[in-house]
Amino acid sequence: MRHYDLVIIGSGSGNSIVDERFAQWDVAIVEKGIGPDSVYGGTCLNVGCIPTKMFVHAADTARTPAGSGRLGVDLELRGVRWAEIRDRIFGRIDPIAAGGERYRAEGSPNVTLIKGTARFTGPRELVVETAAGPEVVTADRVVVAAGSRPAVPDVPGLDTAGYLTSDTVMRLDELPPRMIVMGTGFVGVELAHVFSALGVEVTVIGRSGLLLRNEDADIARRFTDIAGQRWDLRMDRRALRVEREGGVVRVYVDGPEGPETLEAEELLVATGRVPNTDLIDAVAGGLKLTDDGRVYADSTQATSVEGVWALGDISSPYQLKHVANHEARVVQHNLLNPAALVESDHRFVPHAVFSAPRIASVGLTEDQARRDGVEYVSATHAYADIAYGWAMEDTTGFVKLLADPITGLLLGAHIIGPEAPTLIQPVIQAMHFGLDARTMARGQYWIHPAMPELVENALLKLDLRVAPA
Ligand SMILES: Cc1cc2nc3c(=O)[nH]c(=O)nc-3n(C[C@H](O)[C@H](O)[C@H](O)COP(=O)(O)OP(=O)(O)OC[C@H]3O[C@@H](n4cnc5c(N)ncnc54)[C@H](O)[C@@H]3O)c2cc1C
Ligand SMILES: NC(=O)c1ccc[n+]([C@@H]2O[C@H](COP(=O)([O-])OP(=O)(O)OC[C@H]3O[C@@H](n4cnc5c(N)ncnc54)[C@H](O)[C@@H]3O)[C@@H](O)[C@H]2O)c1
Repeated sequence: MRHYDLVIIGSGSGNSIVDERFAQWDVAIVEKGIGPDSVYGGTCLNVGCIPTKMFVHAADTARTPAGSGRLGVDLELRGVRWAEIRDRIFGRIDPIAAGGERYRAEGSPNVTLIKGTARFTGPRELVVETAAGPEVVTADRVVVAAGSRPAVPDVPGLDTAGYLTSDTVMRLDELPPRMIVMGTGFVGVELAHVFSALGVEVTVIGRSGLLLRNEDADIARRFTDIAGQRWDLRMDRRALRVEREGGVVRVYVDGPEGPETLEAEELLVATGRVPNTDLIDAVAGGLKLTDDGRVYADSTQATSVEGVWALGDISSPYQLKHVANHEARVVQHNLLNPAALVESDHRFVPHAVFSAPRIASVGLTEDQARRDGVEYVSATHAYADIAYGWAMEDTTGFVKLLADPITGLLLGAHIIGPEAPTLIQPVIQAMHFGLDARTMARGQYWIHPAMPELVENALLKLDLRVAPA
């Protein structure tokens, strides 16, 4: 048995906690390895944000010719070299993961890297299953940063038929002619974009009538309309059974058009992610769980057990890297400053969906504002009504802003269209720093004729009742 000052479970966002300020601490980082090759560094780097966005950029480039003709420029897509795209992406990512592992194994004198799966056997007591057998570790403090994994729905035949998840789909040997995507959330629509742009025939199965149905309803409707022109959408469908025959997988579904059989060479399951609470046996560690199975953490990221902190996907209601990073900084501060704890700021958590078109969102949707009885005014403005939108010939993008009619403070922003994840940033800034819509619109220059004029115009349209002093 070995006792440490600090044990961190998970090398994703947890890896960034230990810096030179911890030089006097005896630290262990435990990592089981993620993805098909069991690598170091967590989801975002290896099987999440970073490779997906690198694939999205290649996909956007492949789609450029499809939209160029309307500008009078005729481009032609002569082909995509999948193996080259894949190897370029992982040729950049894999060495970063390996370098991160080497640094912790060899370059951090006060850090012991334990490769294996940790599970609690008591408060701040763990057993790690390593290749050399079980190792017992105890610690004064533990950081639970063990993340989440793809959820797999209980559809008969799925396991025997074989399926891909976001952990495996990006490393395919070759592009299949056809792919069925089960799930209509972030992962489903980002990867449907990637594979369809690269030439795969994509069929998407959704349980409701809308893709991305947690977005503001107008945004989800617009996105669904546009996606329906690219992908074979089978909405309001229930998957009954899956089977594979040779190289073909069949998904039997039921829906408004009765029973149907969908066929493809590959099936991607993208139906959410479950926190790894079970893998770490959180309950044996005395950790309180939330109703939906996450490790409970208060606003300082403290769990229900003294000395145990939690962050990221295993505890957060937001499965987003910028949130995990923020929470890791809060845990880092609170480990170092137990007498001056700080709290996580979850007031305005933004997100972006890197599909085609892009979506970005922060704050309340219109439905949420109505449901919660929040008084609001809203304004929308189309890309087609700003000069740069004319340049791009955009006909489908728009922004919707929600604001408090009295104070002018922004309550929500939702954008669908080119560069949405970038365009939303000034709104996030305004919400965080309490800048009202009128001051934001009138109190600064907006570069003409740049894309942020989209936000400026919507701000000016908000029908605010009282001008702030
Ligand atoms: C395909 C995809 C795309 C994404 N794109 C984006 C995006 O564009 N933007 C965004 O903000 N977010 C995105 N996300 C979400 C983002 O990746 C996660 O929110 C974030 O990586 C979570 O970080 P984490 O530190 O909580 O967990 P992780 O990074 O998953 O780290 C947890 C680590 O703990 C290890 N572990 C688990 N259990 C044990 C155990 N018992 N013992 C030892 N080690 C263990 C795991 O192997 C893993 O390495 C994406 C996710 C996916 C799947
Ligand atoms: N750009 C980004 O920030 C980004 C990108 C990818 C993933 N992520 C994060 O990863 C998380 C996981 O992504 P995701 O797309 O897997 O989850 P999600 O929660 O976004 O979407 C899950 C989808 O699966 C459907 N679903 C759930 N159970 C089902 C079942 N039994 N049968 C059929 N459909 C079912 C849901 O209705 C939903 O459409 C996201 O919540 C997000 O936080 C973020």
